Amino acid sequence: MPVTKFSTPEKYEYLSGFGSYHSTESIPGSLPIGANSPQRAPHGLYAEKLSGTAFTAPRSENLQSWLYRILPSAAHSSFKPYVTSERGTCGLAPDSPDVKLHQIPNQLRWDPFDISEDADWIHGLKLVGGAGSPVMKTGIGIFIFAAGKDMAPNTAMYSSDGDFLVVLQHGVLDIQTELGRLLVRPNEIVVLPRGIRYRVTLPEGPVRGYILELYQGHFTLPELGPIGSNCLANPRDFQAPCASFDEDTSSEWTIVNKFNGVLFAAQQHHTPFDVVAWHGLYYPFKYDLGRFSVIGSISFDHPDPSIYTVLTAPSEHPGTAVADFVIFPPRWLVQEDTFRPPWYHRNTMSEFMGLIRGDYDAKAGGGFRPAGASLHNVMSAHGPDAETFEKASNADLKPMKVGEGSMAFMFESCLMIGVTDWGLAKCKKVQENYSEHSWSSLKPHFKRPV
Ligand SMILES: O=C(O)Cc1cc(O)ccc1O
Ligand SMILES: [Fe+2]
Repeated sequence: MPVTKFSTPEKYEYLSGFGSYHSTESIPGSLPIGANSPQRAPHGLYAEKLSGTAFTAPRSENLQSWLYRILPSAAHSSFKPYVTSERGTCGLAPDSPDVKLHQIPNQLRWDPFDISEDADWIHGLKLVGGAGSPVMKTGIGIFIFAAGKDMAPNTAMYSSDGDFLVVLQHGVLDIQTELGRLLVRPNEIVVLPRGIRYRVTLPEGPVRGYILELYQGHFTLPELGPIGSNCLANPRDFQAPCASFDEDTSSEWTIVNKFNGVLFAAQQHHTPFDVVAWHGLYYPFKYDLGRFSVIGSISFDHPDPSIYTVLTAPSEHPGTAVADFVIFPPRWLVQEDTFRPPWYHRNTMSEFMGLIRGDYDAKAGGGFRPAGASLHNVMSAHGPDAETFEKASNADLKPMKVGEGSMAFMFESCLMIGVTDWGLAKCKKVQENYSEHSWSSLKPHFKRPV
């Protein structure tokens, strides 16, 4: 059965292409012709520049956009700490003042995280782990989000810390961004770059999922090498919003800013969603994982999971990612004389995994469930559980479809991931017996030749 691919519902308009230079205006003539900042911008709009890289970054990396809006973003009160009774002071970055990270070598697995009916997007963000620092613009943060309510009216949020890669596991996200609206459904991901303001509402009730926040650089497509010019995630399937705006220069708005994992709020007397037109390379975008064209072995052996990379965040060292976003879509396995599940391994990279739906083929023994997670940190040994090993080493190797109706994913990072107090204890989801359950019943099959 082929994977379902989403089409665009009415009310939403997108521009196609990864890394494409987009221009979009919701009122014709709103973009200045042949200039970015004329003495008077069209229709009495203000021109505002939004930088995703240093102005002087090489052209191949440079990400900037020009926004034409009713009032500039600068028109707001000063930021004050945003402490609510539900939120408390729970830090949201590896080096936030009140966050302690525990780097531990144990294999970890979490039961499905709960949906919190009472929380909105802002209150439902929980830092599970990470490495590095938004202050130094290095590393990543890994979050679980769960919300049952729309964000409060007239409230918008942005992160100064990094780019959010949101992996939706349950529900639907309607995200109004400064640059336009995005509708995100399960099996879709969305990238909300640093600084872009947005408001999340939930048209179909509660939502839940995972977020990888990237403090350094930006996500890009992996190289294809000998694969050639197509397959994996094709650039045309990435969708950015067309400009759409509200006209509201009289109501009170709260702008919540995540700044080194601490929330601050400022007030302003106008909507932040007043961008009538924009052009540039720095924008939010979404991608339907059902459109990923999977590559695999058609002879023998189990290839590295890098062939399933959707997006990568490169480090300064070519081929070594600060984070890769890797998926395990439904696919045919046809290899001959091969142990088909993942091999047993110890990896210098850390592996945080989640499950959007279905089962994961390396864990036939159960316990890795949708909305749950696992972490195999730097050099922590792991691989198929005992049940998977027995099945796969005795299987009749006919062509076989794995992962039908399923989607697992991995955030793979060159960094050692520390786990927060929330992730280790407060969430109450850590499985006590993960390692024992998975690998203690593996039997020796060695027979010394006589
Ligand atoms: O550990 C895991 O389940 C993820 C994984 C999958 C795979 O096919 C090869 C290596 C790997 O780390
Ligand atoms: Fe692994």
